[in-house]
Amino acid sequence: MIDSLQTEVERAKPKKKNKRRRLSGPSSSKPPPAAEVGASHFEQHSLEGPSSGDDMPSHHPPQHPSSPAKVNFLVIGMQKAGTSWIYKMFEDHPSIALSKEKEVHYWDMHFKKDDSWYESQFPDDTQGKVVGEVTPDYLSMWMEKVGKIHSYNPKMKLIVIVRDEIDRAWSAFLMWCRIEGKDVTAMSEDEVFESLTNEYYQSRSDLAGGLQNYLQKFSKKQIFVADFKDVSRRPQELMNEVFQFLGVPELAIQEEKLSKNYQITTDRTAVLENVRHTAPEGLKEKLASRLKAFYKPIVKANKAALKSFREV
Ligand SMILES: Nc1ncnc2c1ncn2[C@@H]1O[C@H](COP(=O)(O)OS(=O)(=O)O)[C@@H](OP(=O)(O)O)[C@H]1O
Repeated sequence: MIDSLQTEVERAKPKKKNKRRRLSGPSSSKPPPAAEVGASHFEQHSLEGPSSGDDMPSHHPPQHPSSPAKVNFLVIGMQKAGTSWIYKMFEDHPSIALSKEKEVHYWDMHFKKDDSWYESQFPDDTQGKVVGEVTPDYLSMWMEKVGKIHSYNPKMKLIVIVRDEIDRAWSAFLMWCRIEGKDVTAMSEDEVFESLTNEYYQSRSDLAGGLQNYLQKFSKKQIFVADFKDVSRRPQELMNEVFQFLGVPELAIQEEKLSKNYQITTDRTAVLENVRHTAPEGLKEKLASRLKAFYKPIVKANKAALKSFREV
């Protein structure tokens, strides 16, 4: 994630004009440090594209004898919502073939490569297995790219883990601080606030916009929405539901593995391991009400989107 995040910063600048769904709340005019990351690879959700009304996908693992690595499920988000954890939960399942690396970033970054490159990112023998990958930035992509996923596989199954918008943003911000070796305790409250509210952090918390885009191309039955709280509250049950959604048998996962905290660690983060992991509670507390007020429209929109998603 960390290396790919940096690559993405350089590569994923929006190139096309597109109709955009504006996010609520002011965006920072002069980006703070984290905005250097965010603003450059921010993709907003557009409203383009007709609805396709796909049928519910089969509950049997799709067979693709001519293209054995055809990808048939994606974990699309949210960023910092336990996506590394779910990747680990999939890895021992005999009916699931996962990408060799957690985040392939084909649809948002490597889209100029071709499907055979994409499919080469998976193990050779995927016969009879469901094939998937986990790239949390897919939730925040341009509509055009969501459409490309649909063109590739209209029966794609999509999983999104939903996390509290502000906790998620904090988690991402602290990751950025670790990567850059920034000491959050040395930043002013305003600086932290500006960072946590820039377009990048807003976009990754914009579940409503992401769902809206995907629902233009995929049916509700193709999308599984999980609650981040269940990662720690009821992990085995959550995974059973996910396995059922994917049409593979349930798998009892070792307790130790289920409860382990997974976060992508790269050499770079190891070098930076002395950097504080968490912001001081005092600073968090002081910022909490400002952040709550700022994120209120996004939280409200997400809540409404989830309610609507869950309605039959
Ligand atoms: N087992 C378990 N239980 C509870 N929480 C867990 C677990 N595993 C990972 N995590 C938390 O998930 C956060 C990282 O999410 P991601 O893996 O999606 O991050 S990333 O987008 O790939 O960078 C990160 O959240 P923060 O600690 O708030 O940063 C992890 O602590």
